[in-house]
Amino acid sequence: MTAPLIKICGLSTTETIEASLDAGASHIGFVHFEPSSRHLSLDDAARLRRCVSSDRKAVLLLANADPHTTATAIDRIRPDVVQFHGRETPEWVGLVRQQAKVEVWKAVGLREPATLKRAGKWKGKVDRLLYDAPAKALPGGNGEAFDWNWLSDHDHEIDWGLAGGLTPENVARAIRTTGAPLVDTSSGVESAPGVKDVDLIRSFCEAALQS
Ligand SMILES: O=C(O)c1ccccc1N[C@@H]1O[C@H](COP(=O)(O)O)[C@@H](O)[C@H]1O
Repeated sequence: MTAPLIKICGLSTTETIEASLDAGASHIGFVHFEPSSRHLSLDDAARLRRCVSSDRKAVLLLANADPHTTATAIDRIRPDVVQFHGRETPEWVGLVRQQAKVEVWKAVGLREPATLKRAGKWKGKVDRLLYDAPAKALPGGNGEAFDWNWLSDHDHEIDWGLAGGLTPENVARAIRTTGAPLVDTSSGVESAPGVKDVDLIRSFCEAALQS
C-alpha cells in the first residue's frame, strides 16, 4: 500500500511546524476560527505559512466564515488548500474553488453510514472530502472518532481523507481499517488543548508511515 499523506492541523509555532515537516507531514494546517483554541490571527497565519516548504502544502481551515473573511484570509495567507469545516454548501465551496483557484476540501461529519451515500453532492465542487466525527459544540477538532468500519468497503467517488480522534496509538489501525489515503490529526498530537507536542507529532507520523 502507498504511504498515506499526513496532515497535522492547528499548528501555531515554527518549532512544531518544523517537527511536522521533518517527520514527513505532507500538509500543515492553520486554523482561522475564533472559537477554537488553535485560532490564529491572519498576521500569525501568514507568517507561519511561510515556514511551509514548497514541496508540502499549507492548509487554511475555515468554519462558517463569511465571504469577506474567506476572501481576506485566502488573500493574506495564500494557502495551497482551503479546508471548509462548517456548514458550508456545495455551491459556496465550488464557487471559492473556481474563483480563488485553490484546492478545496470539505469536512463531512459522519453520524451514520447513510451520510456516505449523500457524498455525491460534493462531486465537482471539492478536491477532497475529509470524513470526521459529527460536530459538537465546535464543528471539529474535538478528538472524537467515528466507526471506521463504515468506510472499510466504501466505493469512494471523490478523493478523501480521514480525521477525527486520530492519535499515535490508533492511526495505523485506522489506516488498515479504512485504507485512508490521507490522515489528519489535531487533538491527538497535543499535550493540552491548542498546545502541540513535537514527540507526539513524530510518533503519529512514524506510525502512519509504517502502517
Ligand atoms: O482544530 C480545531 O480547532 C477545529 C475547529 C473547527 C473545525 C475543525 C477543527 N479541526 C479539525 O477537525 C478535525 C478533527 O480534529 P481532531 O484530530 O479530532 O482534533 C481535523 O480535520 C482538524 O483539522
